[in-house]
Amino acid sequence: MSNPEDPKVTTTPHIIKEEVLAEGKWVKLEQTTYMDPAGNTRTWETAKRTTRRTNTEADGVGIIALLKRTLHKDCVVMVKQFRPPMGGNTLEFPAGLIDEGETADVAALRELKEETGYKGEVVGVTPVTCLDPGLSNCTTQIVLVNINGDDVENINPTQQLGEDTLVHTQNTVKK
Ligand SMILES: Nc1nc(=O)[nH]c2c1ncn2[C@H]1C[C@H](O)[C@@H](COP(=O)(O)OP(=O)(O)O)O1
Repeated sequence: MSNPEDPKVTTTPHIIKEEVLAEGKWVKLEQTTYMDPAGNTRTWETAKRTTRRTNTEADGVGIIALLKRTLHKDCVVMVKQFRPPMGGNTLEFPAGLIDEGETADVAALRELKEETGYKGEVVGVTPVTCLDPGLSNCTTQIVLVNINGDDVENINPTQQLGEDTLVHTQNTVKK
């Protein structure tokens, strides 16, 4: 019989094996077998993107872009788009997947230009963060960007989207 005063046995939790249950072009479902801190072998259902690039820990970037114009309040640039998993429109920070060979900075400026037409300047990048670690290993880096709205390139910004995407840009006044 165990004595309540005995020290609890703890194990360093670790992954034992990962088995693919289903795989599509963009996402796969795995069964993860792992050892929990009490030394029990357990399983977990894990979603992963299939698109993660080599030499990067982050799948994508989220962009907090501040539009700065003379005689205007600063605005945060948001995008509204139909998101199939939500079955409706969402208002989001501009975002996207990191392409092969890209840093988070480069991906952020490319995605901002594609989705909003604005040319920005990176002023900060966060460490890699996980979004929904109970479901997925999906990770992102938040990139802080300033947009000089007085720059001639940013007066009439034009999106550069693929034909399957429609994104509306919305500028929200920063209080
Ligand atoms: N989970 C996904 N299912 C898809 O059917 N297609 C997907 C998924 N995730 C990304 N994509 C496609 C859609 C775009 O054509 C490309 C690139 O997306 P990106 O613009 O980089 O990222 P989002 O802004 O999150 O769409 O990938």
